[in-house]
Amino acid sequence: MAAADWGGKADHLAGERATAQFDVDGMKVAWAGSRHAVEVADRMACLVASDPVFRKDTRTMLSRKELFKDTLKKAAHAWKRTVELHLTEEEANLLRLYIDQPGYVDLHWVMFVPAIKGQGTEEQQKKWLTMAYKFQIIGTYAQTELGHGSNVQGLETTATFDPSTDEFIMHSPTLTSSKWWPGGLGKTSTHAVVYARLITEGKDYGIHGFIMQLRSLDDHSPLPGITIGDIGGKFGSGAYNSMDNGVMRLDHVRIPRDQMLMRLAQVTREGKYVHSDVPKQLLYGTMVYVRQTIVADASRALSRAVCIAVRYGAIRKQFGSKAGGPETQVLNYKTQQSRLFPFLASAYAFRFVGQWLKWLYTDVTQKLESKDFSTLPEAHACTAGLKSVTTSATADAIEECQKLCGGHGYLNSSGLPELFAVNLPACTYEGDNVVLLLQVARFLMKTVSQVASGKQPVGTTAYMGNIQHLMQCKSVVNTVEDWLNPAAIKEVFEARALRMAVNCAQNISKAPSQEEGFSELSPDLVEAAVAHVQLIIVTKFIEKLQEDILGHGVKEQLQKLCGIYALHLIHKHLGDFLSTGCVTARQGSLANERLGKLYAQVRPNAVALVDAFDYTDHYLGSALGRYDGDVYSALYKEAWKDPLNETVVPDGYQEHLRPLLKQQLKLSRL
Ligand SMILES: CCCCCCCCCCCCCCCCCCCCC/C=C/C(=O)SCCNC(=O)CCNC(=O)[C@H](O)C(C)(C)COP(=O)(O)OP(=O)(O)OC[C@H]1O[C@@H](n2cnc3c(N)ncnc32)[C@H](O)[C@@H]1OP(=O)(O)O
Ligand SMILES: Cc1cc2nc3c(=O)[nH]c(=O)nc-3n(C[C@H](O)[C@H](O)[C@H](O)COP(=O)(O)OP(=O)(O)OC[C@H]3O[C@@H](n4cnc5c(N)ncnc54)[C@H](O)[C@@H]3O)c2cc1C
Repeated sequence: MAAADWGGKADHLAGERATAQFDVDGMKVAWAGSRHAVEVADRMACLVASDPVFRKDTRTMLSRKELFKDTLKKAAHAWKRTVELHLTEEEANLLRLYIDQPGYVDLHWVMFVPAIKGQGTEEQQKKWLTMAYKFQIIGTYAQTELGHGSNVQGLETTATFDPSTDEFIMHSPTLTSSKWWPGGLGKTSTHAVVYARLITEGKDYGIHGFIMQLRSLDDHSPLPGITIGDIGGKFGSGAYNSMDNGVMRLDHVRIPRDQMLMRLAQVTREGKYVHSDVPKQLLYGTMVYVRQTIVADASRALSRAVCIAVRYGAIRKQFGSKAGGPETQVLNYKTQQSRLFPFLASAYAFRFVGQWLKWLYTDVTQKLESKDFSTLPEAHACTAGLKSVTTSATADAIEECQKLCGGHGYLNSSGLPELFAVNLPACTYEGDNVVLLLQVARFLMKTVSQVASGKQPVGTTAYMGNIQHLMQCKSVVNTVEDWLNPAAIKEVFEARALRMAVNCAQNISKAPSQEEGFSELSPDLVEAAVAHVQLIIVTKFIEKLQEDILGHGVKEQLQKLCGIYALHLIHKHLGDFLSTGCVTARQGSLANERLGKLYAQVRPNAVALVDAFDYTDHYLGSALGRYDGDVYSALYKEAWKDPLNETVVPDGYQEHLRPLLKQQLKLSRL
């Protein structure tokens, strides 16, 4: 995309771009995944940026009601454009991403439709998806309740089969059984997949999914027996407040039997419960799908924050030579580089692992279709673990990017507060990150015990099969340069992850029971899970570098970023590496020395490396991150848009400020 398309005239960052040692277009392809992906993304980004309906520059100044209405307007317009332009699913998806405003459409496409696809019979899919694909109905995913989110088996809503009418009676028996949180439920959705305890012939068969109509398709009013509303304002201005997360109570609402999603289990006309031959964990399949997409979201959010902080860091100057020479760009401070460049490397690392995870998910889905369920546990562990590690790191990094931008980073016009507020809940939704890491740990403990009984692990745990070597090896690193060797890096990550997992397994075996041991050791188990997930990310980055990567200098830059990603983790988690005996203190300090050299090598390429994310100024939504670097004019201009500046003398002056000032003046004259 040409600079002019980004809205820039003078390029204040031209000097920075001139120092790049690689082909930025080639890097765009590596980042996006293919030349085709770059082209589609560019086209959709420009479509959004050039359409006045998708403006978002005053979003943080809107009231909740105005913001919600604005979201309805944008969603309807996006659908109109999708139909008019005959957009493909890939294009429509990108259109939504660049509109950059959470709304009911997310739940409709990302959870309601996949839940019916994964848990509905062919007949049910035909009926409901036909309407959903045309937006004749709007759906959401109503699982979480006021009293339970993480513990899905603890949900209280009931679906009691009544054979006399061939219906389920959907009911919220307690206050804590009120559905609470589903996006789009509050004010928009006409339908939902509702998760409830199935009761038939007097027996509770646990949680199952049911399709419910919630609102009239004529006037949008809730159907009889259904009480629905919005759960209230959320963290930050703008941000996730565009979404109508909802509360819902059901009072003996009747639905036909065939609205139970029946791929996993059925209830017959007589009320018999019949389980099909697919594993019951497929009930959780929608969550696996969404967790996989969240990893891609995390890399996108992180790359936006890094793009803002790098460009601003190259413009912002503080202090200078004593002789009155030019001031220093803050990006040249080593402390700034050591805080920021690991995030730059993480953005690329998360992007590549996200691409791999998408492949893994597709592979598992194909296997499931042919009734091969063998890779489901690994898919669950990978999606849960990667969702957890990438979203936590991203939320922390966005917050740090705000600090890296100093005071201006705290302004809404920097784009960072909203980016933080929108991405922070990703640590919680689709599974609290700690709860999900404990699922990974459970998978690891099982794998360790299988290895002990001679079974060869596969996939992302294959390294555990090399237990004899990994439990006792010492890192071969002897010089700073040795830390450039991917094999040396991979070995210490494998040894650390395996030793932490084995330590946990050994300690659990000393506890009175497996359950008690797991509970007592849960903080260690979470750390072992993080070590395993970080190994996956490092490994997938290294594997990416073995692919054909085109473009002058592109591979070399990625090698440096891969080194930064891995070595900054060694630096950050040195305690783990030392205590498990994988590296010595000297090797740890050599890693840190190598890291410093890599930062210096990345510095001249930093601005070009964030240009390769290919974001428009509209999408970045930041006065600090503008492509042309014209930061100060933009900040100055943005300030005047604030509603407080609509009048020179503020509202409230006559009632509160004037009397106070007059009174004080009078007193001082006495
Ligand atoms: C052309 C037109 C097209 C137009 C297209 C337009 C496109 C527009 C696209 C829009 C794009 C939008 C982009 C935005 C995207 C972002 C959207 C994000 C929105 C997010 C909204 C949020 C939603 C939610 O939060 S939904 C609620 C989520 N809730 C949770 O995650 C709950 C977490 N808890 C659990 O998952 C479980 O309860 C758990 C796992 C913690 C415990 O379960 P349990 O049953 O009690 O189990 P346990 O005994 O531990 O496990 C039993 C057994 O099962 C295994 N297991 C568990 N989970 C799974 C799983 N998921 N898969 C497989 N196996 C699983 C577990 O390991 C155990 O196994 P064993 O050990 O072998 O027994
Ligand atoms: C913005 C947003 C959108 C959402 N959208 C939807 C939606 O569309 N549909 C829907 O159904 N839900 C939705 N949710 C709900 C979301 O899925 C839950 O909030 C999430 O699963 C966490 O559950 P919880 O709130 O019950 O947390 P809790 O489980 O109550 O967590 C509280 C604390 O307890 C800890 N904890 C809990 N269990 C354990 C354990 N076993 N071991 C150790 N620590 C534990 C957690 O780590 C956390 O620190 C949304 C939530 C948010 C914030």
